[in-house]
Amino acid sequence: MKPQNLWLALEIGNSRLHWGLFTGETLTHTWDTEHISESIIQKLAQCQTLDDVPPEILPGHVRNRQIAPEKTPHPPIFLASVVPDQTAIWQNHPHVRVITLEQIPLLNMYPTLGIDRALALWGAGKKFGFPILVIDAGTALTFTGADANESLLGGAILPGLALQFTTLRQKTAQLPDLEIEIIYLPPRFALNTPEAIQSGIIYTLLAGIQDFCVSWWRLFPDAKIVIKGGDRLLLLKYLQFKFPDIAARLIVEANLIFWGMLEIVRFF
Ligand SMILES: Nc1ncnc2c1ncn2[C@@H]1O[C@H](COP(=O)(O)OP(=O)(O)OP(=O)(O)O)[C@@H](O)[C@H]1O
Ligand SMILES: CC(C)(CO)[C@@H](O)C(=O)NCCC(=O)O
Ligand SMILES: [K+]
Repeated sequence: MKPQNLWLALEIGNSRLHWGLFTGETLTHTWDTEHISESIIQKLAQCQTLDDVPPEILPGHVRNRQIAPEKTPHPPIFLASVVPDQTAIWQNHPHVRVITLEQIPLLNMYPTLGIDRALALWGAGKKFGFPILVIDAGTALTFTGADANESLLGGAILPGLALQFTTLRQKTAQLPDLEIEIIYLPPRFALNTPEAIQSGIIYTLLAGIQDFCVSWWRLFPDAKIVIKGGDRLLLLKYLQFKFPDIAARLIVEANLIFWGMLEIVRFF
């Protein structure tokens, strides 16, 4: 990858798409979009230059920053996806190169490990040093750790913050839909339904995160923990109230997967 070359990083998550535009090794823009329809992806396949890319993919607020001279050839798109249906629509696209687990030098991976977890872990380790634990506060909340030998130690998967609220509402008759963007901690022992739900989900999630962090530091006392994902800032705020010592030690970094991709793309 030459320093001046433009390339797009695309991570397909379960809720939405995460995009990064790189110039060589510099990440210059990031944005999120909804999942893209097949017809828009077909339109993209016809594009010769960056200017032709449909606005559903390259929104106005990114384009307006004059990311490249006019008529810049369409950059390659490096794709990592945890949604097989979406991978299927993208993978025959002329500009797309799909990143797979085999390309990530992390040791001890198991075949069904999510590519997002592997890339985020690899990116975090390369940026902040091994051993490293990544907490991904996304649709699913995951913990993924690697030891000093750059070998996967393992991790855990549970429903993410929004998903816990949604499943509770969908699978019960009486529980309401809630706004979760509350920035204060709810009362622990609540006397109304919304706060009882908030208390249950938030306090058990925080206790769980605390327990994983403490267990990690018992294994590797000086090792780093990085948090990413759409709920990272909300969870960090709750942790600052409830477990300030843990919050103070967490590194917050939204772009771990892009850093992981860069480590792979560097050799193209
Ligand atoms: N604009 C938004 N759209 C969707 N989710 C959002 C948004 N802003 C914050 N979130 C929060 O982000 C979480 C989803 O995180 P994120 O976008 O990192 O997941 P994802 O990458 O799509 O999914 P996965 O975890 O499968 O990779 C949800 O729990 C939601 O509360
Ligand atoms: C856990 C998710 C959904 C998190 O995005 C993804 O990494 C995935 O689908 N993983 C496959 C299972 C695993 O990682 O063990
Ligand atoms: K994710």
